[in-house]
Amino acid sequence: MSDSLRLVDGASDEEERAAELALRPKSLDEFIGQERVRDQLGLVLDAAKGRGRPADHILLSGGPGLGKTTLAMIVAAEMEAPLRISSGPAITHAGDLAAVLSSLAEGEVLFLDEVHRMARPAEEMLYMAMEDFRVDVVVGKGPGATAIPLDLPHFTLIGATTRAGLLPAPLRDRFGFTAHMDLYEPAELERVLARSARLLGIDLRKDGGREVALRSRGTPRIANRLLRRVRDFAEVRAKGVVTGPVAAAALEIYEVDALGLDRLDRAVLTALVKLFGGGPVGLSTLAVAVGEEAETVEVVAEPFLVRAGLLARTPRGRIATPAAWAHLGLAPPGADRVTGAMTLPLDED
Ligand SMILES: Nc1ncnc2c1ncn2[C@@H]1O[C@H](COP(=O)(O)OP(=O)(O)OP(=O)(O)O)[C@@H](O)[C@H]1O
Repeated sequence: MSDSLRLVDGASDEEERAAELALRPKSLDEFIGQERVRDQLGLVLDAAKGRGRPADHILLSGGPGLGKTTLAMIVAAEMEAPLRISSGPAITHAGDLAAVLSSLAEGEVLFLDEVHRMARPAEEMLYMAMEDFRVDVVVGKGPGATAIPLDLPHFTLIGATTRAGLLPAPLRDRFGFTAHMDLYEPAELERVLARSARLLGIDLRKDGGREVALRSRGTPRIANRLLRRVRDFAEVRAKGVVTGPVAAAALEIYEVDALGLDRLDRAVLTALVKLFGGGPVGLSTLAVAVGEEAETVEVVAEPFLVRAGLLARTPRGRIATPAAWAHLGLAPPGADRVTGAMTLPLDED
């Protein structure tokens, strides 16, 4: 994948994780935006603290880079509990999960990223663990296999998923609190950026922050990443001062356009418009046309394209909106149809 593609992808790599550590808000008060989630979560935590019990299990759904890991860390910090981080794909056997669960301390917070991608037997073990704080560890195979019950400490599971709908209902139902994290508004991202600039010692002016925020696809991780690239540019070409024009010039170099669309987004829109006449077209066909996995198109590109009003999901497939045609500098077919509708009766006359 090219650098420009990675630049606006919500996912992160090891190096970025290290850079992000310094920027992570440490408390709910420091966490910017997502007001509803913050209020609800604050209540859940206060109630648990009042009862002197671990908090209920929490499900966080939302795209990559919206702050799910950050919230899990905040929950652990607010509950003054240790935090264990693992992920669904890392748990390939029920035994992996049993090992994690049995080594938890009382009250510990277990964060399972991509909880929808856990192996099936582990998922079933998790049902019982969440509900009864107990698991049956099966020893041996075949008719001689025995289930040994194992009591677990009371823990708080925080599951993260890109879409709550991907979770089987029995698992979803066992979370006491589900929070959906939306894409951030530009004004919220401006606040995220102002905070990051302060922590990193970057001279980010108001119009510079606005420019970066508008191109960050509603995602704090992308905002922080673009800020670092803009800082490089500003240091080399603008005496370190990030104004609106400086940010715009820097992001132009990285092929992030004025709406924050990157090459993948534009590839999706261009294919939709030029190859499929604006749709409707199925997700997998569209993904093949741009040479990407269907999941990448669905999770990385689509949410923002939908939010930006450029793409719509319909029961018959994806369609490009008139705004998408306009963004690509093309006339939507609707324009022709209107002319056709107006000229047809005249022809008949
Ligand atoms: N509400 C917020 N306020 C300030 N900064 C935030 C906020 N949410 C996220 N961030 C920043 O964005 C970065 C990415 O957030 P985080 O790692 O929590 O996302 P995530 O949803 O867990 O992503 P993934 O699912 O890909 O791991 C963090 O380092 C943090 O600095």
